[in-house]
Amino acid sequence: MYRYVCKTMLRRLFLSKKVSYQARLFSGNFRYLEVLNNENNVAIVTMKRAPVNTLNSELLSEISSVLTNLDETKCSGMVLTSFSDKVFSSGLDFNEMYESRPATIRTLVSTILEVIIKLYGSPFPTVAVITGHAPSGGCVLSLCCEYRIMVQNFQIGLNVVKLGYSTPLSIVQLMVNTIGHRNAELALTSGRLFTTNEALRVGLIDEIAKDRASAFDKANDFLNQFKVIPPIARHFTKQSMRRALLQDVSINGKIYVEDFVSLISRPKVQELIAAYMANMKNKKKNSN
Ligand SMILES: CC/C=C\C/C=C\CCC/C=C/CC(=O)SCCNC(=O)CCNC(=O)[C@H](O)C(C)(C)COP(=O)(O)OP(=O)(O)OC[C@H]1O[C@@H](n2cnc3c(N)ncnc32)[C@H](O)[C@@H]1OP(=O)(O)O
Repeated sequence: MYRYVCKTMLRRLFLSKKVSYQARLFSGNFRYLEVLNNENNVAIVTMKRAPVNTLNSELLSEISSVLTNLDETKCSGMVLTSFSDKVFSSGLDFNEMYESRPATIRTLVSTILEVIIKLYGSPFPTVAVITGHAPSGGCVLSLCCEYRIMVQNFQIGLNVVKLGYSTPLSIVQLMVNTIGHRNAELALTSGRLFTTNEALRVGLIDEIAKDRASAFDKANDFLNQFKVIPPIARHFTKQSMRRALLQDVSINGKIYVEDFVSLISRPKVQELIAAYMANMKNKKKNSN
């Protein structure tokens, strides 16, 4: 009898360890992401690719896997944020675009497209808590969320024309849907980065927060309003609002990817990327 009790206790201990280990596995399985569930079944997805959350293929494919997982596990909402109090994300990784084989650029671009489709079309409500600068690809990630809360004194926008390539059509559409045709045209053709205050004025973000903690309070307020809304009704309404863009990328995605790959591979664009990277390094050297 004594042996049986001991055995059962040991088995229970083992099982409980296994369960908590599995719970930790989901949050610890990623190299560049931390995923935590709060008490309301909201997933807090934190990008943690130091120093500036540059979006390489690996970080993007981790975000893509998490989105699939959150869909399957029926989470109640998601907050996308950054570990850094200075940068949300510095956009696509130049190191995978500069002097890279077309296959490398293709993987990068098709992975961000996969993320755009999953994030923009997600059934659960999504909020971007933007704790720092969000240029280019960083801005795109936040635009795919339903609500954007940004901390004071940073910059956000799509500056891709400055790198010598045009903004892909569906990304233009994301901007138009958010800030309207006129503002989007002015911003995209000049590669304008908006300060937090300007971004609020133009509707690129929804709220300003004084710091990370207050941004999270605001994100909770946004998500809490959906507790009384039947999820299926919410999801279908969101789908109706977003269908046109989602249909377009699902039909034409491959063409957009190939167009983008050949744009980036052009010698002139490669030159501009090299100059841009050198400029970043010089700025850093001069500020040290
Ligand atoms: C349907 C459509 C189909 C396909 C297309 C889909 C989507 C397209 C999406 C839209 C297009 C996106 C293109 C891009 O995103 S290109 C990237 C553009 N990014 C930028 O212009 C921002 C560049 N970075 C900065 O301005 C600053 O780094 C930043 C203000 C973010 C932070 O400044 P801070 O002073 O804090 O840090 P830095 O010293 O500048 O940076 C630290 C180190 O990180 C390196 N770095 C920064 N950004 C990048 C990057 N994007 N790629 C690679 N490396 C980067 C920087 O050089 C520093 O390196 P070290 O000197 O430390 O070695």
